[in-house]
This record gives sequence, C-alpha cells and structure tokens, in this order.
Amino acid sequence: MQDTPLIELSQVTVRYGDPDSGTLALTQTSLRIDRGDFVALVGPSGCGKSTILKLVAGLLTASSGGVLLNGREANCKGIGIGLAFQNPTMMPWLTIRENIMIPLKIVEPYRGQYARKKKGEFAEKADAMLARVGLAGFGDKRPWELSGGMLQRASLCRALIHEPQLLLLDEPFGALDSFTREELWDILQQLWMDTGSTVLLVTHDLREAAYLANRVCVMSSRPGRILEDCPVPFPRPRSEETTYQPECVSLIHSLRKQIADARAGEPTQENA
Ligand SMILES: Nc1ncnc2c1ncn2[C@@H]1O[C@H](COP(=O)(O)OP(=O)(O)OP(=O)(O)O)[C@@H](O)[C@H]1O
Repeated sequence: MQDTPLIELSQVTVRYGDPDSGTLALTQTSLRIDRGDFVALVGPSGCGKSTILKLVAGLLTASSGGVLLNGREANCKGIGIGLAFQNPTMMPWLTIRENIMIPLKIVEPYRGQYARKKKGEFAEKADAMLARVGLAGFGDKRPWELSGGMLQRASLCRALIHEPQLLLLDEPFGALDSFTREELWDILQQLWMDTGSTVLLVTHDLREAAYLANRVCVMSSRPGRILEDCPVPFPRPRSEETTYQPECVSLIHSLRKQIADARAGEPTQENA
C-alpha cells in the first residue's frame, strides 16, 4: 500500500471572482508530492503557479476538486508550513533576529513558550540559523541595514525556524543577481538535505529548477494544469557545475521547449 502523500491535488479547478465569468486560473490540475520530495513548478507567466501554492497553504479554496495535505483538507493549521517569497517582507521596527523568530510567536507548540524562551533558547536557535546561511553576527541589525541577498537568506531562516514539514517558495531568488542566487541555491539544497522538509518551489529559472528539484512539473498556459512531470536524476549534492553538464543542459532545453510550446498553445512532446 502506498503512503499518504503530503500534498495531493485531484482535478482541481480555481476560478477567481465571479463563479461563472471570473478568471479561470486552474483546470483539471492534479499533483501528488510525497514527503521529503523537492518539486519545482514552472510554466508560462500567469498559468496558475502561485495559485497552486495558495491552495496548498490553505489561503485559497478550490472551486472544485480536492486539495489534501497529509490526507486532510488543506487549511492553514493542518501541518507546519514555511513560506518565502520574491520580496522578503521584514518588519522594519524589529531586528533581524526578532523577524526570524516571528513564526515561533505564532505556531504551536512554540507559541506557548515564546514569552519565556525568546531571549534564550529561541534567540540561540535564530542565531544558529543565521550562521548556517552566512549571516553570523547580523541578528541585531535592522532589515534596512542588509542587502537584498542577505534579506533573502534571513527570510529562508524565518521560513524554516519552526521546522515546518513543508516549505513553499514563490520565486524566492527572482530579484537577486546571478552570483547571489547561485549561492542561495547551494544553501537551500543543504538546508533541504539536512532537514528532510518537503519543498514546493515556483520559479521561472529553469537552471534553478534543474539544480534544486527532484521533479520539475511543467504547466500549461492559463487555465493551468500540469502537462509534464520531469524527473531530475542528477546526484546530490549538486553544484553550479552540475547545471553545465550535457545531461542537465539537455533537460533545461527540453523544459524550455515544453514551456514555449505551452505558451504557443501547442501540445508538448517530452524531450522533443
Ligand atoms: N486574487 C485574484 N483575483 C483575480 N484574478 C487573479 C487573482 N490572483 C491571480 N489571478 C489571476 O489568475 C491567473 C493565475 O495567477 P497566478 O498568480 O497563480 O499565476 P503565476 O503562474 O504564478 O504567474 P507569474 O508566473 O506571472 O507569477 C492570472 O491570470 C492572474 O491574473
């Protein structure tokens, strides 16, 4: 018997706004993600990638079809979820350490212990995470004192500090220069390998998808659905060099072609 997947979308439809005439964002979308997997969602702009993340996070309800998390209907409280987006929103009046500790203030079982532990154990946990991402000593700084890349590192710490089972990432490195982005791929890969979290990553960067993911799911143009589910078989840990190996280059070309076909509304052919 197969284990219950952590995420299961079955024949999901999402229509925003008016139930008859609103924007149809997703149709017949099915996706299964097992615990510990790392899945990248790619596809034409506006095809519904972020909509899938919102469904999984319990921030949006499907118009029809099923969205199960750990076998139960998805809602914000079902399992621990970490979130990181393209532009990390930090509270400017808090230090970086305090920003990172925000999930501990909100999520049980940490919430009940927050008042007692925020100056001791929790602060040490935040500092240890900052050190993991190369930001040792930055805990007392305010957000405006950090660069975009540093803020994105801190935002990864905040997404992971409550040890979530699931990490949802929406173009987290999209706004960064390519060197910083590649450094953060390495950091994210290490964090994923160490924590065993399940990751669902939305990205427009196909090299990023091939570097990080175990599977890349290619979506059709809006209304979106999953067209192809491409395994990424390269051994771990991967490095920037991995993305220049012929097998990886050919995978990236194939993904690019599938998305170009999807944008043109043509049927895709795997590895064409
Ligand atoms: N709250 C909303 N109300 C109405 N329409 C929406 C809403 N959110 C998204 N949409 C529409 O639904 C479609 C899918 O949006 P979504 O943000 O999921 O796409 P995406 O693939 O993440 O886009 P991108 O790659 O450009 O970030 C788009 O046409 C978008 O305009």
